Amino acid sequence: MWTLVLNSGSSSLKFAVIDPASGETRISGLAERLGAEAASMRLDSDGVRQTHSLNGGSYAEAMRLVLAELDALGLRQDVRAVGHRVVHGGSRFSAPAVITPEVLEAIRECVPLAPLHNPANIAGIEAAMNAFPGLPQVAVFDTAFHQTLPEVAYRYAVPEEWYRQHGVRRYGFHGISHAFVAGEAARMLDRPVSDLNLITAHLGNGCSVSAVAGGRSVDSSMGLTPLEGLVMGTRSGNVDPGLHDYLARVSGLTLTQITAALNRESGLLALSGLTNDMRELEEAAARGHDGARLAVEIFVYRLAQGIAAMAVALGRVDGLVFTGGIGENSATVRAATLARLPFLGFRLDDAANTAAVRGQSGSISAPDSLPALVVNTNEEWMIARETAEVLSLTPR
Ligand SMILES: Nc1ncnc2c1ncn2[C@@H]1O[C@H](COP(=O)(O)OP(=O)(O)O)[C@@H](O)[C@H]1O
Ligand SMILES: CC(=O)OP(=O)(O)O
Ligand SMILES: [Mg+2]
Repeated sequence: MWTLVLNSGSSSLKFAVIDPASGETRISGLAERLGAEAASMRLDSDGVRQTHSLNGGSYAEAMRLVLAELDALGLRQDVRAVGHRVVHGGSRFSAPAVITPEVLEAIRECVPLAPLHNPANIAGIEAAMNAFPGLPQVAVFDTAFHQTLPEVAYRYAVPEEWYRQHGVRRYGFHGISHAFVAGEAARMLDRPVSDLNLITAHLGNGCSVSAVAGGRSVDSSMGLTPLEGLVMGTRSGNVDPGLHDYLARVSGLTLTQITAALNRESGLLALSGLTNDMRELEEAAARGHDGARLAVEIFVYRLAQGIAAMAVALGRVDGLVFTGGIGENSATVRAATLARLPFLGFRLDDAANTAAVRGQSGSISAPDSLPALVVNTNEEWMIARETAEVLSLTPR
């Protein structure tokens, strides 16, 4: 059974046609800068990469191109379901859900909690419903994996009414990736995931660490929104909760402007004054760029603190997993992070760390260390698996 998986970002659309059972991918692609003049789409199938201009096209345009490609490959009629990554599912979704008008409305109600993400997810769902009117559509939530957080981890120390009436609590994100890499790590360590206490670090444009005890999430560095926690590409992560009021008074910025700046103009981009891209920052730091050096240093410092905090949640740590674009590719970030964590029992194998390449999973820790692993995440395959599972469990 082939499943079309859609992962929509604020201006991008990743898609793949995957066999949920094997992970075999017939075609995958990434449309970027949607809505802008430079909008384009990259397609990968049978080892061949093509790039198409979308001429300012939006989601609907990108979907049309996806469909044309599926037709060209004779694949369209083989697709049996569409699985969507949905970032915020609030407290309502602890498992994937077949998309009905009511489920779509619930996703819409979570827009204020994930203003960068949920509107894009909804646009992707609507485009796919138009393109595949007869197919079941399934929402797979980034928050669902973290619905097992204990109250001690998910409550903020704020008035109870905010929690009861407005859902002000910690939710956690990137759950699709954290769940996938925890399972992969258990296979690599040759132990059942139910026996393992793992810390997983998903480091992409958005970054979060998670504490996974026996395959269940017990804490995450992200909270009410995907802004809490680590330093990210353009997101600040933790700041003093008094910042908003102070800055509004002294600068005249509105709350909306401050929140937008914390989401889009902060993080690595702000600290470096250069870019949100870790690869470019490492190159600039190596050339002696002070801002780039500081950005990487603060990123690593806050990441190591986040990992140590997850160790508190777990009590006993059996391993650490690096994943996402930075986690899978940056030997520098991994080495500098482990160098701050000898007290947890981590020691780096320098050669293994330098040799680790994207697309391959492996160990980067010395023999006398707690296991530290690099795991190639595959959110699309996880979404395909969960989509197939919910459909096989749901009478239609
Ligand atoms: N070779 C590399 N070295 C360091 N960082 C890298 C490398 N390749 C990719 N990255 C970083 O990975 C991040 C993007 O991660 P990715 O998981 O692809 O993003 P997204 O969250 O949008 O899916 C960027 O900061 C990018 O610079
Ligand atoms: C939830 C989140 O931060 O997602 P992303 O990393 O894709 O922005
Ligand atoms: Mg990502």
